Amino acid sequence: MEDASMRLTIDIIGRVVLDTDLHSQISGNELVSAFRHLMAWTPKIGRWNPFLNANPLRPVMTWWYTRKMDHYLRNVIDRRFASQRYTAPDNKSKHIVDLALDEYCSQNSRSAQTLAGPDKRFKKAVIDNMKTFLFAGHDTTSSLICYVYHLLQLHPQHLAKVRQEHDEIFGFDISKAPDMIKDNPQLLGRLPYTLAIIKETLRLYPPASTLRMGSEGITITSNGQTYPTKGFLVWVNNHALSRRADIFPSPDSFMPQRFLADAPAEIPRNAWRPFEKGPRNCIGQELALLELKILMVLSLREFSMQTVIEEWQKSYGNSAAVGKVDEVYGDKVYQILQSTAKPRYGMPMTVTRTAVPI
Ligand code: HEM
Repeated sequence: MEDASMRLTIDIIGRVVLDTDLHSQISGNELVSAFRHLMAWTPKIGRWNPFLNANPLRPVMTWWYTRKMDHYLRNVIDRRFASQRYTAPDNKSKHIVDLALDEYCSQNSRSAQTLAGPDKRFKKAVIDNMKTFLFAGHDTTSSLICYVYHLLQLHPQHLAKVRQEHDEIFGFDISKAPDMIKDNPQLLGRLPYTLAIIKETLRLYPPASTLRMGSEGITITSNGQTYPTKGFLVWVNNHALSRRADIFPSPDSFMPQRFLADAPAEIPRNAWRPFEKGPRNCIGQELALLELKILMVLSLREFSMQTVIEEWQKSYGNSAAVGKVDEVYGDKVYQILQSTAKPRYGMPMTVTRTAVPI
């Protein structure tokens, strides 16, 4: 499931950032391929033995794939600049590349027509930011998709409730939902149970966390001992925070109802922070929630997902290990660190069509 969901989220972020169809769900793409190679060559975080990451080819391969990505993105920027689409006042584009070019023109207080093209320094800054968006905008969301499907197949009572919510808002004819969303996107704001499921999934399986610079008056107290933070980077361990029983009662249980308006216990302000807080919090959080809501509305009533660890092991010829998979919090497909927190084994799932659009 992880591969499929990653291809989907890459295509979405390609459209949002570059206004380009990257087609990674149906075929290959130069940018996506270079990006995936680059990821594969990134040293694995958390290895106790640094020699395991020592590969003399790594710097060369990293340089090569970075160069390929930069080349692709530079061409996109040049093409956008030449097309001057972003300057049309009545057709203000919201694609991130266009917003950057817009800003460039306004800062240079000249129209795009009079500029020969963005200078090298500016292009490098845009390319670096495009890469941040492309990475941050697909990797985390794809992991969230996997865990939403995984948790719902483990908890059929919640799956039934969310399907019922979709029937109520979009009617029983599932083929109508895409047009209804296009015509009236506000309908997505009327899905409290769907949102509660997304939030509870993010609580149990937060794909990312963050670091903050410590400072003078900020201390951390643990087991009666107080520690200064000045001069340190502080890691906000989202994973541990989300499973604290004093904040989230029955912390290891999947209980979407805790995020509903009539929830029995109030969640302390700022305790739920998968997108982090403050001025540098996740800029794409609204997009991520929208993606998930749309995907759930369009898929949950038509398909059934099933997580299949043992079948997956057998099909990969690892039958000796069948049934011997270790667990974390009672889950075999727990999160592992691969740049962000990803589902173990890539979340092997079968997908069955359970309803045919009328
Ligand atoms: C489930 C989905 C997502 C999760 C859990 C997530 C989580 C996070 C977290 C924890 C941070 C660090 C924020 C901080 O340090 O305060 C972050 C940063 C960021 N995210 Fe997301 N994110 C998600 C989806 C997205 C999407 C769809 C986009 C694309 C538009 C995106 C773009 C970014 C960017 C550009 C940053 C860096 C912001 C900065 O440094 O100012 N994220 N995200």
